Amino acid sequence: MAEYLKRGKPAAERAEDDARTRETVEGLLAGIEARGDAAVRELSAKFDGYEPRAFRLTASEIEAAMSQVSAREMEDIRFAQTQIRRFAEAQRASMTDIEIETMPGVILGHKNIPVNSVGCYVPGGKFPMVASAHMSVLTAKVAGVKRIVASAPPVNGKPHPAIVAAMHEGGADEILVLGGVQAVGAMALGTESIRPVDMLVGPGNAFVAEAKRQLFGRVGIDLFAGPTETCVIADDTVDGEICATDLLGQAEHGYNSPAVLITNSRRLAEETLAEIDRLLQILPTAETARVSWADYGEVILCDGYDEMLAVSEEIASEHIQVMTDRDDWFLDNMTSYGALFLGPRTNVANGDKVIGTNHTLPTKKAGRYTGGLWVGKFLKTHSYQRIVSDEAATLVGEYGSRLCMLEGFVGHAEQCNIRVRRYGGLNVPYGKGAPYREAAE
Ligand SMILES: NC(=O)c1ccc[n+]([C@@H]2O[C@H](COP(=O)([O-])OP(=O)(O)OC[C@H]3O[C@@H](n4cnc5c(N)ncnc54)[C@H](O)[C@@H]3O)[C@@H](O)[C@H]2O)c1
Ligand SMILES: [Zn+2]
Repeated sequence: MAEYLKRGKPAAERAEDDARTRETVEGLLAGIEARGDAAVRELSAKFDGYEPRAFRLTASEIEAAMSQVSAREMEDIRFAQTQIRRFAEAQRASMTDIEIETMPGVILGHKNIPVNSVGCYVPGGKFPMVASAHMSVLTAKVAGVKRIVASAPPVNGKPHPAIVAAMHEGGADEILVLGGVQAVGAMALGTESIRPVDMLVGPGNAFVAEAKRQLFGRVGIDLFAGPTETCVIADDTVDGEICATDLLGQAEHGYNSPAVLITNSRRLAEETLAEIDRLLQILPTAETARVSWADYGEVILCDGYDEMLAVSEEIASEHIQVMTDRDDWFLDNMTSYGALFLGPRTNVANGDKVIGTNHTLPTKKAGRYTGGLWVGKFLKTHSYQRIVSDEAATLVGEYGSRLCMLEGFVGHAEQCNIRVRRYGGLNVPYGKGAPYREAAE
């Protein structure tokens, strides 16, 4: 049985937090739906102290923001975008349109069609998340989305230059300076000044993730990508300093970022706990990391690798870093997670910022049913069919007619029968829906 050397808040308290968030978001979205721009403006003033002339940046405002980005920063942004584009293009190439003849004269196919317009949310409440612009905007571009709207909150009362640069370089067609529920609400529902999109993507805090969830159905969403979670699976091959660094590295995202160590080593568990206390004294962002660690941090000591696997499958964390003597065994056997980071040389921060995989990943156990954002999320797979011979029209029509009648669908059966009459030369009386071989005899 796994032993908890440290536990986070009980599940009931986490559920209460979620219920409060749900209620807040419902109210805010209702306001945006009823009052459009006026509500958006009020929320922007209330939450971000920002009331510009317009939320959409003009070409010259984009240029002005970009001129504040240094050459070094620009080169770093381009380096990251190159890696992300490279991986996204390879993933795009793995998705092919198909067309096959399933039986003589019957042709079935599918086409991958990009969503026409998307709204990419780029978080910026606590940290200006420049990287989220690459992850959503650039990936949508690779997918072939025609209209890409990108939105990030103001940082210190104005558009954040590097975020604007990353959005623009990534291929955004419209850039909005709007945060939180007002951003995703306006993009999904549309206002007098903001044309609605077909789909929302991108990560965000609990309010943003919940707003996307509530808007799902009105528009598409990529996935439930809320406050960052991290999990480290480690054994005696590593030390407490590296585990503590990796846990706090992601706990700093906000006040509600779970960080969990799963290990079979009591020595490592105790060393990591001690290192976390030490690092929290010196990490400049300890203010939030400390709260996340106190409320959501866990250290779970397991009996062996099988139990470590079982516990991590249950948690289904957004990021899982594996540093053991059998990393490939975890890769082979794990099924529920956002993304895996294998071996001590890599880490979640690389994945967040630069390495090329997408950092928008499922949280709150959504890894049970979806992976993260990727080029495929922007593509809709649509089927089509065609019958090219009279024989096939007759044969499929006969089966079709009987199967329609099995369910009592006479009108459906007629769709088949009319073709059997025309293309098979069989006389099937209208509205009988009878198997026509007999009907024809
Ligand atoms: N799952 C993922 O893939 C992933 C990736 C990157 C980041 N993240 C997460 O994104 C989040 C970014 O959060 P953030 O807060 O820094 O920025 P954010 O941009 O997501 O949210 C900022 C907005 O939150 C709104 N807000 C703040 N307080 C509010 C309140 N009380 N009620 C209603 N709205 C309120 C404001 O409108 C503000 O504009 C972090 O939690 C981070 O962990 C997740
Ligand atoms: Zn992160």
